[in-house]
Amino acid sequence: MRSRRLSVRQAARRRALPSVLAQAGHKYDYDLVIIGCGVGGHGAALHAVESGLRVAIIEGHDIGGTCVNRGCVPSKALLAASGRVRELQNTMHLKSMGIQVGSVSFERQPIADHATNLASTIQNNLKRSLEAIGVDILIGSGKLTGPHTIKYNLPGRVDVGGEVTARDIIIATGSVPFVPPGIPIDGKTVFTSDHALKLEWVPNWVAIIGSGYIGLEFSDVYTALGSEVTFIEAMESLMPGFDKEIAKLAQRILINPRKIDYHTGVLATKVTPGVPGVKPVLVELTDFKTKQVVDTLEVDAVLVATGRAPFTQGLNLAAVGAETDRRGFIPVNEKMQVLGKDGKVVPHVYCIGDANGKYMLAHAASAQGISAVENMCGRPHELNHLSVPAACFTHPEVSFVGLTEEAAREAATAGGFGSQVAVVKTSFKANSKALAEKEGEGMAKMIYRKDTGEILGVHIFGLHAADLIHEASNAVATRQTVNDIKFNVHAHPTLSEVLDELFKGAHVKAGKPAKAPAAMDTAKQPVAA
Ligand SMILES: Cc1cc2nc3c(=O)[nH]c(=O)nc-3n(C[C@H](O)[C@H](O)[C@H](O)COP(=O)(O)OP(=O)(O)OC[C@H]3O[C@@H](n4cnc5c(N)ncnc54)[C@H](O)[C@@H]3O)c2cc1C
Ligand SMILES: NC(=O)c1ccc[n+]([C@@H]2O[C@H](COP(=O)([O-])OP(=O)(O)OC[C@H]3O[C@@H](n4cnc5c(N)ncnc54)[C@H](O)[C@@H]3O)[C@@H](O)[C@H]2O)c1
Repeated sequence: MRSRRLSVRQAARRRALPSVLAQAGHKYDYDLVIIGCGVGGHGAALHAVESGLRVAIIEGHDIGGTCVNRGCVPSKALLAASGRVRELQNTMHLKSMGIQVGSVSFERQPIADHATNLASTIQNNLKRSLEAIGVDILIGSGKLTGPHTIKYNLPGRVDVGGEVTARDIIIATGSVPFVPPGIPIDGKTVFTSDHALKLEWVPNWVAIIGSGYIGLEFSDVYTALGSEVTFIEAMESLMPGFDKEIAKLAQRILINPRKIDYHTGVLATKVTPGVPGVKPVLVELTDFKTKQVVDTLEVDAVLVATGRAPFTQGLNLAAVGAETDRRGFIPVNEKMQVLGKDGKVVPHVYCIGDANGKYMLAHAASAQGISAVENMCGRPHELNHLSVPAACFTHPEVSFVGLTEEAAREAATAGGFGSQVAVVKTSFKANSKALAEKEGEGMAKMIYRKDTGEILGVHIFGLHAADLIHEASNAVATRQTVNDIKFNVHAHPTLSEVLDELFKGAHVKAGKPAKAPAAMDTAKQPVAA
């Protein structure tokens, strides 16, 4: 288990609690025990209490997990502060609106403190929100000992821990950074996001291995604070996980004008750590296809951002007849029920969030937790993962829901409706609000079916893209077609009109009028003042 930061006093006090509950006539100490108190476990716990369940949550490291302590929250604090620096240093942009500023400077440590303080505030809020609704927080590392029993303890502490029984169990143990072989992490010159978020220094030249979410967001932070960045990406182009057209545009705005260069189609096969300010870090690059060493870079630091690995060791899944897959993920079905070695559902055991590898995002973890609770309460539920939005919080932002154009065309061809796929696009350049902000660089695109109006994917690159995507993701989640949403009215002037234009620009063959919800037909209409 990783190092621990939790106070153990409260856990010691609670050791007697489960047996008291069992004595009160319940078959199990709890209706639900959740292993792991990240955002997934937290979301599941809130919904379980709401559904009338008696809940305990076991946490072995720090409440809030990755998102709150080493992920979404501190990274967005760094992006907010460094983004402000970038904005104030962009004198041309400010001048075009008649603004002049003097020299802009920043202090590294207060920016780092902003991230740490925010994480600790959110961690406290999260803990209090559980305590307030009567969720028992049990401190220790959880391990299955039977179909309904979980042992928890802190290594080396005999006074902390115990065994609890539960009707249902949710495993929500999350993930840790994945580091490819040949890359030793020293935490100073060669590090992962866990270290980078502490912003202990701002290297002059940093190589970032991987141009996914973490790589992109940190390139935004580092270049705003004055670093030069070199991307090392295994795939043929940068941002391989994104829609190709959006990635191309993002590269034009987020990469090319900044102090960033890149090597694509290469793996960082060997990294030799350095000494800050004394000895550079050496990075050996190997061609992805030929496997020949092609170059060696000398940089001040290396950030390894090559994905995340599930944290599922030590859970003793064998106690319930299950095992992880080859990569360490716990196999689940669409109801988040764990599948045993025989491929059959393990009764009463669920796995949510990064540990099942379905979609490694905070809100996906929490939505899966809610879905698991629905299922254990006898209300069958399956989360449509294609309706889960994703966003990368660069300046400007990238967001999407559903399939990329490439994946949609492939799926359509396989499904026999290839000729029905259509694409519509709008630009931020035509949007009054974006132009008022002098932020016209950006586009939205929608991939849809001409015959049915089904939305297959929506992608946005531009100002506040992460907030704008929800109109599309909610439409996908509620199975609304293009024709259902194209008559909706958007306030003017707002960025949301970029999507309004997008929906209105789509042409669906079997056009049908917008539906008015029955309850609204008779409701009193507001009268303009
Ligand atoms: C730098 C970075 C930035 C990110 N930014 C975003 C973002 O902006 N938006 C977004 O949606 N996602 C973001 N993510 C991804 C997001 O953090 C994860 O998808 C999310 O945290 C997964 O939640 P989880 O509950 O599954 O797991 P985790 O948050 O990892 O929580 C799991 C918890 O379980 C505990 N645990 C593990 N094993 C045991 C055990 N045996 N017993 C008891 N406890 C145990 C761990 O200590 C941990 O607290 C980011 C990730 C990183 C690294
Ligand atoms: N804004 C957000 O929602 C957000 C932010 C950060 C992280 N996250 C989550 O955290 C997870 C991890 O993020 P990430 O950026 O590390 O992973 P990622 O999967 O997004 O990107 C990893 C990139 O590294 C490349 N790569 C892998 N191995 C390589 C190697 N040996 N050499 C060169 N390139 C290599 C891959 O081709 C890929 O482009 C993601 O799954 C993401 O969902 C989300």
